[in-house]
Amino acid sequence: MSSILRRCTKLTHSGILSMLPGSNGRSCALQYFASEKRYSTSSKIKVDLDSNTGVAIMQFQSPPVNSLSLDFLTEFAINIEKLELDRSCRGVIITSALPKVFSAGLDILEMYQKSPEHYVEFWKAVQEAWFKLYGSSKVTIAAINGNSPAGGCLLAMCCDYRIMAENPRYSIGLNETQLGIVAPFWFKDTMQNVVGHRETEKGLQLGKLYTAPEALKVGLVDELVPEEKVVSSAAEAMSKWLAIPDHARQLSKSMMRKPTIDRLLAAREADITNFVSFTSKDSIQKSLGMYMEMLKKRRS
Ligand SMILES: CC/C=C\C/C=C\C/C=C\CCC/C=C/C(=O)SCCNC(=O)CCNC(=O)[C@H](O)C(C)(C)COP(=O)(O)OP(=O)(O)OC[C@H]1O[C@@H](n2cnc3c(N)ncnc32)[C@H](O)[C@@H]1OP(=O)(O)O
Repeated sequence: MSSILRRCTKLTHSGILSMLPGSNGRSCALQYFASEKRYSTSSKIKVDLDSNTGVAIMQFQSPPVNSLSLDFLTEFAINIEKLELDRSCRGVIITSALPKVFSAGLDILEMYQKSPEHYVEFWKAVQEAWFKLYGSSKVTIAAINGNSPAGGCLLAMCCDYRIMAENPRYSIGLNETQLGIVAPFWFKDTMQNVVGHRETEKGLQLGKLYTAPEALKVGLVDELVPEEKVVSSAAEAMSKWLAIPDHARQLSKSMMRKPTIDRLLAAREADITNFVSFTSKDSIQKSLGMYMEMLKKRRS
């Protein structure tokens, strides 16, 4: 299944600014969309498109923590591409179907004790997911209903607008340095485009996970709302964004994002080579191993 999906992604690179026109709270929020039709039934991600509003809800449903594995990222890129090509879709809300977590970020097991060939394939999938989401011409809103470290934060930052549950126990940020690894330049660029240079420098060096209130203060998220209202608030925000004529908004989005996208396009291969050589280092493997152990101990 996943190899078929992967083959499909290789065929589709057109989404880049192509200018084509658990809890009770969660189920309650989803009832908001009365005329939803199941759009995709892939295993890790559920997508429902409301034919009346043109708004799709993409729900991550990959237990235990929606980590971004190779298969998850492949499904994600395909789903975003499908929506990109669908003229009846105007906006996408991204959220989690799991309690307490939006996404735990890149699946560390994909970067641990695997072959260089695997690292190449995995990193291509990470890049592809970013190109598709950051370059999407649709209005994209992240409804962040749980923790969102590292790659989870990246996905949220790729969206046009972020609404987070006001639970102070939830956090979001690029915490890579805490794992002994380094966020690549395009993760950094994406954050810088959201919160500016100084906050990004502090956030990256410290590997800071911002609590929800801290994230609001620095502009990493745009709104905090009660947890059970995250998706309905995202829908309300979406209607404001969709009130703007698509072509004007899309051109504005492209104007803002194209230089960042072009930067990775120009360095795509070098970025893969860097990732593989960095990840293959004994010292990095040791750090990742220790981090996984720490996660397990924290649990027991
Ligand atoms: C000079 C430099 C040049 C070049 C650089 C070039 C390249 C750069 C190189 C690398 C860049 C990589 C960029 C990396 C990005 C990332 O996203 S790394 C991932 C970071 N993620 C995290 O740190 C999150 C870790 N997880 C948590 O904090 C918590 O799990 C949670 C808060 C998300 C949820 O907490 P709980 O609900 O309490 O769940 P548990 O902690 O009990 O976890 C359940 C289960 O899941 C496993 N798990 C958690 N996160 C991950 C993950 N990211 N990947 C894989 N597995 C994960 C966890 O171990 C538990 O497993 P079990 O114990 O059940 O086996």
